[in-house]
Amino acid sequence: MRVGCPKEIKNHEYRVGLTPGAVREYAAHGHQVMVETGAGAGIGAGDDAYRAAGATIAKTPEEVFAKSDMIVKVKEPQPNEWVQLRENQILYTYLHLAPDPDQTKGLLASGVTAVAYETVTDERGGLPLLAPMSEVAGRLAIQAGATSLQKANGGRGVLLGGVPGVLPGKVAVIGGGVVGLHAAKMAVGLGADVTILDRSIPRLRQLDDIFNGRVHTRYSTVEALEEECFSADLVVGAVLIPGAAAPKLVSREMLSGMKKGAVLVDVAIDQGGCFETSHATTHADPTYEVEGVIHYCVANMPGAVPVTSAHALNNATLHYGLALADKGLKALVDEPHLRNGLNAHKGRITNAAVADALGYDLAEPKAVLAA
Ligand SMILES: NC(=O)C1=CN([C@@H]2O[C@H](COP(=O)(O)OP(=O)(O)OC[C@H]3O[C@@H](n4cnc5c(N)ncnc54)[C@H](O)[C@@H]3O)[C@@H](O)[C@H]2O)C=CC1
Ligand SMILES: CC(=O)C(=O)O
Ligand SMILES: [Mg+2]
Repeated sequence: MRVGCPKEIKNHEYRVGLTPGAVREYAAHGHQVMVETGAGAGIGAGDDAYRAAGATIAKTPEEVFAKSDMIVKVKEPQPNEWVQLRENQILYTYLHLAPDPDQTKGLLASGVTAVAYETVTDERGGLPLLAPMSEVAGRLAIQAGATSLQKANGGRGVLLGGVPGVLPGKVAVIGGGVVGLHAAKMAVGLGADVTILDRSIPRLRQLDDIFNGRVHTRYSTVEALEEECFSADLVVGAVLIPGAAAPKLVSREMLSGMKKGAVLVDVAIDQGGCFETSHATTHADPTYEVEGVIHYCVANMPGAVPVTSAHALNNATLHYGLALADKGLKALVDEPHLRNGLNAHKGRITNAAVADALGYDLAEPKAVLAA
């Protein structure tokens, strides 16, 4: 198969869909790989490294989109990328369609077969192609929150770890999945006072075991959310209902009960955000203030640490990427967990949560693949 990897064009996105190491694997499977010039610059991989791995280098993104049967990316396609996609072409990348009606229309109009990393599943109920970036974003959430808490950055001027004789800062993590776990690890590492809220009691039990008393766990109700947000210096939003738009758990009204200069980091912003007052920001201008509360809502947080993130992402995407390249649509027929990643095919929405969020009729993946 002809596999193409364009350079990412989202604001301050330095990751790349294929590392040179991944290109070697595709080449070893007999595939022709085309990489846009400069695509790996953000991770220190020049065109020569890609050539040595077996890729050809394209001068323009147009060449990559036109000459590839499968496009491997990181972030959702931008408007000038939608129009270059076509029927009988596979797109393999993050999509986050539920909060993004415009992109959804663009993908449906193209007819492309769109496989979203974030809805591919595994046998343990996890999201294996989302998990590595959730690990990165969870860890970064505390770095971003700690920086935003500094007075010169608009925060209330609290050091999360405190110092001997002064209490540490309070961190509330809403959603104790992968992002939540990794945010809590970093916050604990800094010496903060950490509470994790979740709706899953089995998950709260696991977290209690993992942290052995070093974090508080709390069942997530409106009352619990209010109490934790009102006393927090830093709140991390880390909930997910796979494929769906994030539930709005912190209302605008609740902000008035929070400390002035407290910080909200809404990691769930790629699914629309779990704070009512969140809107997506970029690494170029990551924060804004509402009711005296600093909001950090960057939708591609791992793009800030591309050397770590691109390799972690490629580790996770390689297996199914090779399956798609080797078998084409048959990979989706054969592998139910990969098929759960199919969000759109030939102009139809094939993911139930996306169809529900955006008001489309659901086309059953098995049926559309058989057609
Ligand atoms: N902004 C960024 O750059 C990035 C964002 N993300 C996003 O972070 C979000 C979280 O991802 P993961 O941790 O991997 O998901 P996950 O599925 O591992 O964890 C989500 C957790 O939220 C909990 N939850 C669901 N509804 C809840 C509610 N009403 N109250 C409390 N808890 C609730 C679930 O029980 C689960 O434990 C996703 O939207 C993901 O796309 C992930 C990576 C990068
Ligand atoms: C998961 C996601 O949206 C990201 O890594 O940017
Ligand atoms: Mg994102």
